[in-house]
Amino acid sequence: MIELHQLTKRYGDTLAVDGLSFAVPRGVVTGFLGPNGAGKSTTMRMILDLDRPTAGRVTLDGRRYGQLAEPLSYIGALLEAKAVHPGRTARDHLLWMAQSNRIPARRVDEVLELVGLSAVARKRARGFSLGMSQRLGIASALLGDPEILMFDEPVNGLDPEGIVWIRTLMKGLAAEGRTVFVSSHLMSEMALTADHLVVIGRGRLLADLPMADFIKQNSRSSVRVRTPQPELLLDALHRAGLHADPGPDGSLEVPDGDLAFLGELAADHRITLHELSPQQASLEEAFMQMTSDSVEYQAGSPRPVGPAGPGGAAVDGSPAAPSAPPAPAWGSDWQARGKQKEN
Ligand SMILES: Nc1ncnc2c1ncn2[C@@H]1O[C@H](COP(=O)(O)OP(=O)(O)OP(=O)(O)O)[C@@H](O)[C@H]1O
Repeated sequence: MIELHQLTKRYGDTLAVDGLSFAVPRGVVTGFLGPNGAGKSTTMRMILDLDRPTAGRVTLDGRRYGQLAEPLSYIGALLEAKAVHPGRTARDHLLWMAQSNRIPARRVDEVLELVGLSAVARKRARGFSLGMSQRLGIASALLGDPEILMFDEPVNGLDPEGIVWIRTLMKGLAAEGRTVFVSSHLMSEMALTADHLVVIGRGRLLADLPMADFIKQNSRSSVRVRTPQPELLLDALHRAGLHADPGPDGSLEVPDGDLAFLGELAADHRITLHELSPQQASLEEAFMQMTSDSVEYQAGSPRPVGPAGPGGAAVDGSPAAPSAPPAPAWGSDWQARGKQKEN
């Protein structure tokens, strides 16, 4: 288990991590989420003792990192895939790490096999693609067969087969009772991988809860209705004390609508329906909703128009909803630009 106690890191005027306290339990995959600059990497570096906290502390199953005699056998981490000497072969890189932690050389070949790099074991790291470097980083993390594993954006650069592989690997490691802590900006990927979520924004804890609870608490459900008689439906909804927002392609979205009730309402008023479908916000939407006040970097591209459109009025004639917060800086544009570090 990893435990953070009021962990704080200040770089000059920047409070990168602000009194973070949470525990990463063993036996589950814990996803670590936050917008760009939220403090995820800084937190992970402090867990590994690579950065000294300004205040607070981290313990690994009750012990400090500095108290571990052979840390690789206790905690394995992938923080920066390209942090490998370019002139070193994959095997030599791992051998060097193994020797410094009294790990037998045969384990090097085992982990190379495990991550699918045996064929390129004697190739120099400078020729490695990002995906190959990620695999080498994962091999380094697994080298000491540690109880605690930490991965910073591990699927970055992996192809679809590689993504499924790392997902299966992380779930398998957790199923063995290990502590698995993983950061990612791929919300859809986290939904498939993580059992538990820790969300931070501007260095502060925003959420620490099971994935299912996070989605339930942070997503809004609605019912999408498509009808060639929208005026009749809006009138019926209004009389039932409900309202609708404009949805995509002329559909209507009824917030918190009950599917059966809406179907019966339409039938009672002899309104033809072309669609009546439940809508549940995705993890990405839930996440963006939660962190909207904590986004440090904003994308310059226009955001998609929300249900009522920017400043638009709801279709039932009710006053315009307050405009939605600006979209956080991820999505394809963010991914294409890659992680923008200032450190
Ligand atoms: N070495 C450093 N010197 C100065 N400021 C730093 C340093 N490292 C991080 N920061 C700042 O601390 C804040 C947190 O950065 P950090 O890289 O930990 O965030 P992150 O959540 O990992 O972001 P990303 O998703 O972009 O990697 C940012 O404002 C960043 O600019």
